[in-house]
Amino acid sequence: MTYLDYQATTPLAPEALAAMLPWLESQHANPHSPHREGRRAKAAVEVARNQVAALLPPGGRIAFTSGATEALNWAIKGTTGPIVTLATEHAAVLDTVAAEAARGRRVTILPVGADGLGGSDSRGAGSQHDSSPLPGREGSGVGRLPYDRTTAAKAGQPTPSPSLPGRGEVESRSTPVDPDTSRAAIPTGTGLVAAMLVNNEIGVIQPIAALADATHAAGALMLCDAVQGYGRVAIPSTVDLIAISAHKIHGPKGIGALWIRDGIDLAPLMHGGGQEAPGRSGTLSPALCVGFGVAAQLMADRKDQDAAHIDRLWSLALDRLGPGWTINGATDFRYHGNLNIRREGLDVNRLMSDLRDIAFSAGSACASGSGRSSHVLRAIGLTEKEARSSIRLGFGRYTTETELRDAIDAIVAAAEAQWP
Ligand SMILES: Cc1ncc(COP(=O)(O)O)c(C=O)c1O
Repeated sequence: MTYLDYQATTPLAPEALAAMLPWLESQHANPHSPHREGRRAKAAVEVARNQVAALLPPGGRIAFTSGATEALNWAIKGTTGPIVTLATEHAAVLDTVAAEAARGRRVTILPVGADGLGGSDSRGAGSQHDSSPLPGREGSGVGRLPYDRTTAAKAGQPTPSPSLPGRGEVESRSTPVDPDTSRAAIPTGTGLVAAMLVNNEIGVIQPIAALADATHAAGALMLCDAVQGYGRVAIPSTVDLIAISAHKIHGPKGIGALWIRDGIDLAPLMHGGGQEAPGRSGTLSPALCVGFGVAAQLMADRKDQDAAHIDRLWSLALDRLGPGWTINGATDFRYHGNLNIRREGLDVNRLMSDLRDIAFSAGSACASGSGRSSHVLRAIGLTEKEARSSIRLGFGRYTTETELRDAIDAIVAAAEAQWP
């Protein structure tokens, strides 16, 4: 089996597993108990907290949660005032803001460009916004997100790599947007702006630093869903709330965290013993915390090595695809471990059943199986047919060049057999 679904989840790092085992086998104290064994467990949790926090900006604290879904729910429901977010966010954001809208909170969903970035020229933006089905949604949603390459680079955002010369056909571009447009997109009085750092479906890197500036100019808080970017792409230090998840960085499933800038008070989501003070209740699992901590430490230790490997895999994949494939979303502002591509007339269901030994995705892990085409692909302006002829290949640290090459060759051969 070749695993090419790294955006859905990543393989557990052996080092994380080894660190977790004692906490599952023999060390069973509650980390919130005051006796010696409890304090020992608590100390392990605190080591993990520091390891996880080391990849986040200074000036805040992290609370462990059951995953990023809980962290995002907490950040959204724990704040007040109108919400602005993007059409390409994860369901954990879009469904949560929909629930808030149903309770009377004002919510605006902004469109993105054809490249998936805020502030881009787009063939899809307007129509997506108009057809956005969010119940109870208010607001005009005018304008697009602020995007300016110079600002992004100055603020420490990743430097864009030039479009790679692979044989995949590239169809994307982005244009800067002036500050007036940004202000129109995020009006004064907004309470919260939520945007993803690296998109889980198409891998594009949003201009979070510029967006945070516009957010603060409007007097709002900036929530960044950094699940796919944490440990890989710099998180601008100006954001106020950050949601992350262990299983996307080779840690265990079932744990994530919310980073909260000092001085921000969030209403609790979970009421109870208040173990993660202030605001989050529930007994922590030392095993999960320790696994998360070691996985975060590895992300830091192996950052350059992993990035170089992933760049090699990306180039190799593009090189072997051959003609007829189009990359969905921007190629320059993009995390290279995510290759979302389409081919005219491709029957993805047939492709998947022809290639059962390759694990890849037809959309997001959450959307696949629902029968609906991806809301992200639709938001960047793809037709229903184009969205349905798209696949997502996700690779990373444990993917070998040989297995990726063989998998791409098999995908190309199976696709060409459908539509030579
Ligand atoms: C961008 C993004 N946000 C949020 C989530 C939810 O994370 P979790 O599985 O930890 O709840 C995911 C997972 O698919 C994701 O990719």
